[in-house]
Amino acid sequence: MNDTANPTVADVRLTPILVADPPLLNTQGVHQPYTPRLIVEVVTSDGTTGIGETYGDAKYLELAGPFAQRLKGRRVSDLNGLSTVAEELAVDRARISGQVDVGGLRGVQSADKLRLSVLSAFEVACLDALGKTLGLPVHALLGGKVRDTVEYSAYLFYKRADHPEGVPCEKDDWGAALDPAGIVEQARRFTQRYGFTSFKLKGGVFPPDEEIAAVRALAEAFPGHPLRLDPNGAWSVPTSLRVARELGDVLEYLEDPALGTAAMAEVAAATDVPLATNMCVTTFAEIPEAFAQGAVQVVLSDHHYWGGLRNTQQLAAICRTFGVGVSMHSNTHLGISLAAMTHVASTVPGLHHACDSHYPWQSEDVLTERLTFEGGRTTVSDAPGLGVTLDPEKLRTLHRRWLDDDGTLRDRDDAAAMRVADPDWVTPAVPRW
Ligand SMILES: O=C([O-])C(=O)C[C@H](O)[C@@H](O)C(=O)[O-]
Ligand SMILES: [Mg+2]
Repeated sequence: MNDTANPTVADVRLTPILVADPPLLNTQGVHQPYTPRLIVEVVTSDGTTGIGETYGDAKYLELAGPFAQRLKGRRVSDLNGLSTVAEELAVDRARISGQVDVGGLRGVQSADKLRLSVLSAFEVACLDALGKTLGLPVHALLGGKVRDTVEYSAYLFYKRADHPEGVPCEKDDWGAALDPAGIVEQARRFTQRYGFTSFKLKGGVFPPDEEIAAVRALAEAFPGHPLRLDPNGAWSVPTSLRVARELGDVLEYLEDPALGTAAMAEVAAATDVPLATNMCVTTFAEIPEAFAQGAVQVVLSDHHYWGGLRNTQQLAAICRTFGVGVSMHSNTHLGISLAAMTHVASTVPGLHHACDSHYPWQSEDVLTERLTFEGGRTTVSDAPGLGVTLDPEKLRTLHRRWLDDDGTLRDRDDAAAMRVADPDWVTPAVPRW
């Protein structure tokens, strides 16, 4: 095949950035005013640039540099070869021994998960470049879309009005949400602005009775709409079962009520409420035990830590085989990742649940045009590649913020962010309730 149809990687640009994030609460603490992301640009021998995005904390940047070096000269189409590149990367043991990711929000940290999270940005960038070269959208490279739009849910958070006084930040216009009325108001804004019809509440912040009351209030305000509650493993098995009993009539699923496969299996055995996870099944190796024990009924894939869009399709096929549902998890992310999620989601048959996305919380982006939600849905682009365009000026501005940071914000740490306003805060032991 000639070089024009099958170009090689001529150059790779890695740009760490800091992106504004509102004071969203979770069981670990609160979001920092700025969160790190990494933008990857793969430039091909035919002069095309493909873009990808992933986590930007130091442990990812450490691997992204050597990954980029090894990519040069390889065929952009050699997506299977990316795993070989990743396997060659040495992971500092200190990054993984006894570690959990973001205080546990994304499950156990492993060398493989770190490598895959880095790989995913390169895979997306290569797919974007290849699609542009061939004049095909990414979904076509993945075998073709089975739907024209992808549904997302409103991702509701308990939230403070502002970051602590005196801390540099970008103001947001969402206001505070610290009780059931505040959560319902936030949900109304989500529907007005984006048309979402299903709602997920990030729990594990307040004692379970307060969160049960918030979900009840949502059920009253939005009768019949799918509702989910996700305390990130903060509850004991008995507490999880009590919440399941009290909210069973209105929940679409309960997400990671208790920590780990064994506890989830105990909960699942004693309730009819389906359990979803992005914490106890986060790698292929965790699937056999969790599925054998019936611990989860829905796996929330995240193409970043599952290792890209094609691995997400493989995960979906495994879930389908075992009669387990699949949908998508999200962290703070920008439009490149939303575009990537939308392309892969469009190719997955039987996507029964609306996907999560933090995107509405991000007032900043590195794209020339923001992606939009209409009726809670994003349209799958048929333009070549991902169908989005990087804005170099916006990228430079967010990179400048990263350069100017003294290192405090370059690693996401929700507990440290909480201590700014509450110096006595320590990451709560689990189960918290
Ligand atoms: O369990 C989840 O859905 C997440 O961990 C998503 C995010 O990490 C969320 O909890 C956050 O950013 O606070
Ligand atoms: Mg979750």
